[in-house]
Amino acid sequence: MKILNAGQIRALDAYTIKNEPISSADLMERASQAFVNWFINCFDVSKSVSIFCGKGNNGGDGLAIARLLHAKGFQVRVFVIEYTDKESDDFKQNLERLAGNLQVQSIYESHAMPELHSDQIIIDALLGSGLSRPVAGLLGDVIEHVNGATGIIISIDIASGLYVDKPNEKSDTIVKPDHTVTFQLPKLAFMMPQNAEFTGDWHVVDIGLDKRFIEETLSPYYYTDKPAGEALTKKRGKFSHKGTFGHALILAGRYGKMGAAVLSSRACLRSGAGLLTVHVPECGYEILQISLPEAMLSIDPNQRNITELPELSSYSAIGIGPGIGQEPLTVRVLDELLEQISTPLIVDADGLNILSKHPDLIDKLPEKTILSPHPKEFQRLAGDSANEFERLELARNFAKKHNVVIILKGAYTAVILTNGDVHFNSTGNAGMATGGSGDVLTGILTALLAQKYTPEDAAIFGVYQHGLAGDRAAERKTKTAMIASDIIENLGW
Ligand SMILES: NC(=O)C1=CN([C@@H]2O[C@H](COP(=O)(O)OP(=O)(O)OC[C@H]3O[C@@H](n4cnc5c(N)ncnc54)[C@H](O)[C@@H]3O)[C@@H](O)[C@H]2O)[C@@H](O)CC1
Ligand SMILES: [K+]
Repeated sequence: MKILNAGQIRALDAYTIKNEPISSADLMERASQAFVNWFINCFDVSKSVSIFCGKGNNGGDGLAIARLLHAKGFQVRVFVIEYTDKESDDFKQNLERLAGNLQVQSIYESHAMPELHSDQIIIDALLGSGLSRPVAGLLGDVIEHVNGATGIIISIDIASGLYVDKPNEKSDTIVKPDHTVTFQLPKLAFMMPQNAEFTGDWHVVDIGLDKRFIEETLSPYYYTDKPAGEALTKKRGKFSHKGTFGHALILAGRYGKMGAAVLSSRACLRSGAGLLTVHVPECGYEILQISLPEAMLSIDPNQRNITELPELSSYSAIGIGPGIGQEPLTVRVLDELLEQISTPLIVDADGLNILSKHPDLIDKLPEKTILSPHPKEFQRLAGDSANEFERLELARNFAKKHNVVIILKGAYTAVILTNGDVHFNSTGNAGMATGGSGDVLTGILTALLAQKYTPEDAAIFGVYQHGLAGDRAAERKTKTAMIASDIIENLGW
């Protein structure tokens, strides 16, 4: 799925109206109907509904939704906020259509707010994608009032006060919904962890905007939903043998951190690599042989740390980083690896910390190396940023400049390709914020590279499958109880 900016969404609306063709009032009706379909799927008519409307098209949606829900038998109260005399045409039209059906209450002043009970559902139709400045005055007071309510809050299209495609100030007044029901496409703002409380659970409803226009509109932002994720799966042919799926090499672990080697290696085997060799310090010999009999070992002469690079010629992809530490001899191994490597590479964890401390090594990274930092590792690697929008830009520039694929880990993990395109992931959950979860991803990615997925596809697909396995693990164990091994046990496609 593509993600468009506010201007592109406006153009998409206009294009659909002109070329379908459909009147803007009918498009609003279709959008409102799509919202109502979602709504009646979730709530029954025993619920009463309070709808707060602004005077633009988002408010128009609110009025149309009020009429449609009333017709379905819901008890509906409608409030129009009188913060301006300017009304959009479709707002006016829907206000007229409401007359006779439902009484509209106007709110003129901050001290005259309606009481909101906890069993009432509040629908936020104050401002949508047309937001152009911070909310203030009466509208701001209404938002504060709504946020103070204990009932369920649902925002139409986007929480009022939240920008579609740029950062808000910390002091901005924004609705904090439990749900956002958004039209046609997810919005960039939803991908930013800083906006979590301003999106709630968000749901995309199809309102029939022009698909070809969406396809042809250039945007660097994509959302890896189920169809996009599944489309990347490579089928295993009937006549394939273990050589077909490559020979992966993972360099991981040191004394006290051998678990990282076990986790990444097991995940690699569970992700379809034909063969796996793990290079570990001597102290890892028994641990690996016993816990992972399917893996072959390359034993470093050093007892505690990785200090020597194994011979590389037989491997089809290499993963380095989990638990390796940053000892000078280990740094030298990474340096030598970068000198010699001619296969796809993924660098994670301590591998990334080494790169941060030795920036000269960044220039040696082979093109399309995958780097998979969590926010702190990325900050060490690329520097500070004022907010998550800025961090994303920093990552896009870094990926383009160094010709690498970056996996910025977090909620909606962003996979950033060498051309600066960003693919936000749809799977995963907060239960995955647990030690070893990143090591698992390294193993998955190494396996995919060994199976000749391109680095771009490996990153997008690997992150997607990692999250999916995490979702299955959470379902079986709960988010609280799940650990990284559960992610591995739930891999499979
Ligand atoms: N255009 C279309 O065809 C469709 C639009 N739809 C709805 O229309 C919304 C966008 O509508 P609009 O473009 O009318 O914009 P909004 O309804 O978001 O905003 C209305 C007006 O408020 C003003 N405004 C902006 N920021 C403000 C602030 N902080 N305080 C006070 N006033 C402010 C702007 O001048 C804007 O025109 C979407 O989010 C969606 O809900 C849907 O009905 C689907 C179809
Ligand atoms: K809204």
